[in-house]
Amino acid sequence: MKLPETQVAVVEAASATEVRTVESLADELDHKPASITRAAFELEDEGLLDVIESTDESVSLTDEGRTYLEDGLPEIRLYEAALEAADGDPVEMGEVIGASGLEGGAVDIALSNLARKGYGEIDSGEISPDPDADPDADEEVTALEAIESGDADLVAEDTLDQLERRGLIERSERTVRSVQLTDEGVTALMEGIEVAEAVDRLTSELLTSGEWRDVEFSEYNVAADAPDIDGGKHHPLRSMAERVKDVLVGMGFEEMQGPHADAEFWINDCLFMPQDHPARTHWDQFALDVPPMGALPDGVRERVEGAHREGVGEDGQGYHSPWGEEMARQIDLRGHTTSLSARYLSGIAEGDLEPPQRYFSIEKAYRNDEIDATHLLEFFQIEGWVMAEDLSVRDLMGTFTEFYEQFGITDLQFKPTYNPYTEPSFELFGEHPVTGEVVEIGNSGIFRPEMLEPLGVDCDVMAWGLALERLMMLVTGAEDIRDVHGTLVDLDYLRTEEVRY
Ligand SMILES: N[C@@H](Cc1ccccc1)C(=O)O
Repeated sequence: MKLPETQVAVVEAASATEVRTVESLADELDHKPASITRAAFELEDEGLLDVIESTDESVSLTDEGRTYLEDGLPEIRLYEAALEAADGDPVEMGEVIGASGLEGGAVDIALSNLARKGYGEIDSGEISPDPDADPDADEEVTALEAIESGDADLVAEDTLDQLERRGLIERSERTVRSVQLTDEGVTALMEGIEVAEAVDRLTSELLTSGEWRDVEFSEYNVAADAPDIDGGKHHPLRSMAERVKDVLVGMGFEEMQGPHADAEFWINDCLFMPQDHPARTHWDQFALDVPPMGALPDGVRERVEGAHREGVGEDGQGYHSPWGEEMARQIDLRGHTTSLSARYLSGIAEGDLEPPQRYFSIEKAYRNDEIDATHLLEFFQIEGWVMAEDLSVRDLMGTFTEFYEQFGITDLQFKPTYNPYTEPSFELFGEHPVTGEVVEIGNSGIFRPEMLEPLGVDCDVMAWGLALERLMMLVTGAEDIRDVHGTLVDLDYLRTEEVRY
């Protein structure tokens, strides 16, 4: 039998009684693992050997894990500081924390693990370290040491799980391929195998000399491993937005568009937000250092001012507080996309609208929030409203139920809230599939006459602003908004996420 050179080498090095990994063969034969893998698959096609695949787990320390290995686990540092200060009595927590040198998030980590591991008890602001505890025998420290020196297989599975939950180690899996000769392979070997010159490239020389007729060409192996190519790809959050768009269009909604930086008039004043409302300070919204908006639209401007001063209707109540056009013309980054709803309802976007109408947008809103696991400075809001003659809270809830059902969210909760521009108003909540926590996912209500009348609308309008990232977190189980939006999103996730929303 004639086979290409690498295949001959592999058959000769393989064994019928011993399973050999591709890597060990590559080492021994001084070939690249990829070419041994290719030869192995070709030989498997010929029936001369079996390729056996298994997965192998590799474990490594994260940066945090390595820091703790060097400086000590926070709970042990806290325990030792407590023990030194304690003298048999409980010690004041703040004092021990100070003495331990722990800071920031490490303090919470230390406190919860100290109690979990039985290094002591924490009660009414005091720590009582257990004098008999033995941090030298700490399983997690021993495990971190073992992993660092390449002996992860000595570590118990539940300790690995625990370290992974704490973010101190990373586990990854890879495919290990091994080969074993089949009976046919053994027979072929006994009958004799010779090297056939296999050619993997057709050259002009082979063609002109006519030699191509006699040589053996190596075959294509479409199953061979190839380098990953990271092509351009939609961001998963963008795909989520597209999916939401499809759902809303399917529900009969049309899309609104409008400026990210807009006059406060459209962002706040049209929404019956008093000019001295706390959300209108620069603590909450981003003002831009640009010239103010030119003239505000006649009619709407006067009616909005009237609503603020005296309210609307016979016995209307305004705010009886000053209303100034200067503030209304100031340009801000919109803190919500309800500015678009105000523009569309006023008629300046699409002309006067007759009921029934349904509009939505999925656009960015900007807020001067404190960044944490559920807040960013910018996020995508799913804005929407329905205009019709007679609307009730049932219509609002029914719309949400129908919308969220499309994403598998069927346990919505509603909580009454207050917005200056809606009455009644409801916050929406959904349960996080991983943490089980109830997360706020939106805010909604039925627009008040104080908002609608100045805009020239004389029927009911129900409306909402939902957070796209929060929906994404409920759908994907992501626990931190920074894992789905912004510069901290894991690049591997962006490259490999198969969007399935
Ligand atoms: N503007 C509200 C959402 C909302 C829109 C429309 C009606 C009611 C509430 C927010 O940003 O939270």
